[in-house]
Amino acid sequence: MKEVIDNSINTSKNELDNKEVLKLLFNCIDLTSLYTEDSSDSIRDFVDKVNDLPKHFNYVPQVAAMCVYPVFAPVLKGALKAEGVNIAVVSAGFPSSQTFTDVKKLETQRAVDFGANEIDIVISVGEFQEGNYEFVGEEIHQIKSVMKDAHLKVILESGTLKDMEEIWLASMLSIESGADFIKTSTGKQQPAATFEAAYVMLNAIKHHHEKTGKKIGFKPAGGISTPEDALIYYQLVKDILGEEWLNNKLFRIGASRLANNLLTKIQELETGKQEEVKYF
Ligand SMILES: O=C[C@H](O)COP(=O)(O)O
Repeated sequence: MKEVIDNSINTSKNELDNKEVLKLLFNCIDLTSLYTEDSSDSIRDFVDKVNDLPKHFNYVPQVAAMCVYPVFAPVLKGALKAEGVNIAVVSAGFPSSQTFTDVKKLETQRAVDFGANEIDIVISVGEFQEGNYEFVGEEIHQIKSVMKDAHLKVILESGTLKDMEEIWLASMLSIESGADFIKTSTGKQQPAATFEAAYVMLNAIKHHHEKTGKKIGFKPAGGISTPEDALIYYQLVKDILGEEWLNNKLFRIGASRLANNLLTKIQELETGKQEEVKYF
């Protein structure tokens, strides 16, 4: 594992001035606002920024999705005009996942009814660690059953899992229970995303693909704020799963601070202007 990660870290440095790769990373961002202080007005302002992005940075592609609390699904549905940007919502008692399964289902169903087409949920970590795999798998399955065609991203909260074996097991359980994507972390718990967790999860996706032919997506999230770190996840995906995973159908980065830093770097490469972008 260490050798593969070290190798990906080294190779990723070659791409730091590659604007096409940096633009691809931007296009894989799930642009996130998950704050207690979020309001309809603040989320509407956030959406306006995404809608107006091409006016300010016409050389940058759009983000993949905006990711908000479920109560703001109708705000996104009403205000988001940018083409191709998905409406992602965290649900099912995010971030602790400590509520009743029927409440998780209702929250998810509401979010989908109000326009969410992507749902991010956290596994019941405590039950998983007690070995109640059937309960955890069935809960994911139950939540998926109320989502119509929306995509399901299942968060392992890998920083709470005790070793790589638990991360592997949680990955396989999530995939087998209906996850379209597996995601490392909520961003609300430390440690958040790590290269080691990514390595294990990517290998679980690879294993599932070899067994079934089905491609599951990967979303590292939590604490990823620099182009350098984003590039390492990009390189790990490329090295373990291959180029076919390098698009926003199969690779997302959940982040609240990465977009500005990528914009800063891309602007520098496009225009030669060396100034920090504080757009979002
Ligand atoms: O799913 C996305 C994460 O909550 C974002 O975490 P972050 O605020 O550390 O970028």
